[in-house]
Amino acid sequence: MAFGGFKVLENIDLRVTQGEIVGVLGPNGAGKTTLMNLLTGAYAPTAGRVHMMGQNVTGLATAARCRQGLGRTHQVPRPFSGMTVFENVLVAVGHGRTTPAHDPIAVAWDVLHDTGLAMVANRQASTLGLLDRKRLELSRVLATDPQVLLLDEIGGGLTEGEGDKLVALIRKIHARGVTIIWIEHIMRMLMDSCSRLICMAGGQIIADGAPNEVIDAPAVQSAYFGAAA
Ligand SMILES: Nc1ncnc2c1ncn2[C@@H]1O[C@H](COP(=O)(O)OP(=O)(O)OP(=O)(O)O)[C@@H](O)[C@H]1O
Repeated sequence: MAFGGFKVLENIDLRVTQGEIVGVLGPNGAGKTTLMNLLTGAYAPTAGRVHMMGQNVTGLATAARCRQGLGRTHQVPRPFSGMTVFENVLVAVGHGRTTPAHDPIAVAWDVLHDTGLAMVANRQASTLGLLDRKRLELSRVLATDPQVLLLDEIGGGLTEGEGDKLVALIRKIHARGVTIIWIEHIMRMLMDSCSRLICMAGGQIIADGAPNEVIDAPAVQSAYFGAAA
């Protein structure tokens, strides 16, 4: 992937198996968000292909990938701030599902009970605290019934206790069989949740494997923690 003549990602060969929860870490500018944008279709790759559930989706726009079961949360939650929490989720139920919901209102309530937001369903989204804004971001994605979920630094800015609650929710979603690719700077969250870690640096994947092995790899220590390799 290049922007003008500037190569941002090179030789990325990443296969994620259905049901995995894969953490992606790496220093600022490593190319993590660019990778996510390629997976969602926000960017078209300069070269290479993206496959999802056996299908080549490289030419598909973001909305079409969403309807095929790909969900994504953003680093900065983007609710419709003038709408209530419930309305935000209801809008998502109506867009982006592979199969339209028979009863969108019931689906929206199910999602809100699931994510712990039912009690604040009638609050305007702009009045929510940070943890609830992140829960709402997750709720809006869950409303589209994703099979693959991409999380872009969803853990930032939370207290440790809030972070634990968010991790518990993400683990619950994963336990239902949703495949998750999770970019995160907060290592503890990834170590608590992921079966596999990938470390990126300089636009490449420099380590991929069991979390403890990846963290201990000399190349990761050097690129991410600044240790001498
Ligand atoms: N639209 C763009 N045009 C030009 N350069 C870009 C664009 N998007 C990203 N880049 C560059 O690509 C590189 C990788 O950026 P990216 O945002 O993917 O890194 P990251 O690993 O997600 O970093 P961070 O952890 O800070 O979010 C950076 O050098 C960035 O400046």
